[in-house]
Amino acid sequence: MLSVDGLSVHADDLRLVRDVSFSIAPGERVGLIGESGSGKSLTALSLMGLLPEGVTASGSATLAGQPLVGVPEKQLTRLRGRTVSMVFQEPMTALNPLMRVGAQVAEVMTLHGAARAAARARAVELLERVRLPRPAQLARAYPHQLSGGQRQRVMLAIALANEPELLICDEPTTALDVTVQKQMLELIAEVAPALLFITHDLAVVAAMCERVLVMYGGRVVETGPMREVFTRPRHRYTEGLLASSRLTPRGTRLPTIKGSVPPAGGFPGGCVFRNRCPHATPECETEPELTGDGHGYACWHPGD
Ligand SMILES: Nc1ncnc2c1ncn2[C@@H]1O[C@H](COP(=O)(O)OP(=O)(O)OP(=O)(O)O)[C@@H](O)[C@H]1O
Repeated sequence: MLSVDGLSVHADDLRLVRDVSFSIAPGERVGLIGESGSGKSLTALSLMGLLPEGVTASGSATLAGQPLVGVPEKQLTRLRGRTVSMVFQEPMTALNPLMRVGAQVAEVMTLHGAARAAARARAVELLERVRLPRPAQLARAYPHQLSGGQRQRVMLAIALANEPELLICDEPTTALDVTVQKQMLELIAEVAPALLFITHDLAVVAAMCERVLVMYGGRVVETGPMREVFTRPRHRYTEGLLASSRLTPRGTRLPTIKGSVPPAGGFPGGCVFRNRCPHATPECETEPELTGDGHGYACWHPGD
């Protein structure tokens, strides 16, 4: 339903993103990984029509049959926040500090034609949907009165307000501490209608996504199902990424969690990776689990 074909992004005669093609089906969660400067954000911003001044996109991208690239600003304003929405890394800069958060959630609905009273009521429902406590009271708070994690949930409520077809998240949890990060990721995985998830963190993408695109120097150098790319990387750059992360390819000894042995019957609370460990085999004895610092990845195979 999102179909990107030959997308390039230029600044003057510099090609910053080169000939990127991929698609995302309804309900699918796709990760976009790669080192800093590889073109992940520009790819996402071009789908939102939010490229910086002087930077332009060419090629084609359609979402639910509607073109996203090369369309006039007026048409994009109608699509943005409605057909496609984005959650950015730093919610404090995206929220208006002088406006109550409930009103900010309601505003994105009135901008797309909803009546004021209905939008206000729905804003409270949305704050509840992103699991904010006492949503009716919280709707009356200003951004600075909330924690970083709560502000990011408000951003997610805003992104979901007009029931978009696709949610794009660009490092949405980098600024949050580890426990809050995990809850936020679980929430995003649950509520996203279809997801393009940008991150540096391979453990996060392993936890969240079914498929992954690897960018390097403005190009997509590798793409495939999560498990395939992480266990049998074809591109040397992906191999390097895996080697420098704490994700270990199958067959090597997995890290043990200090002071923690897998209890009989698996981990309390279930598998944080929703049983999609890229290393998992039918012989796997336990479900994968985040390592103590929240960034690693560990499961136990026979003989470990
Ligand atoms: N406004 C701009 N004008 C010129 N070049 C730009 C502009 N914005 C980004 N670039 C360049 O385009 C390249 C891709 O940037 P982009 O922000 O997409 O990378 P990224 O993979 O998202 O990196 P990060 O993970 O650090 O956010 C970089 O080399 C960057 O310096």
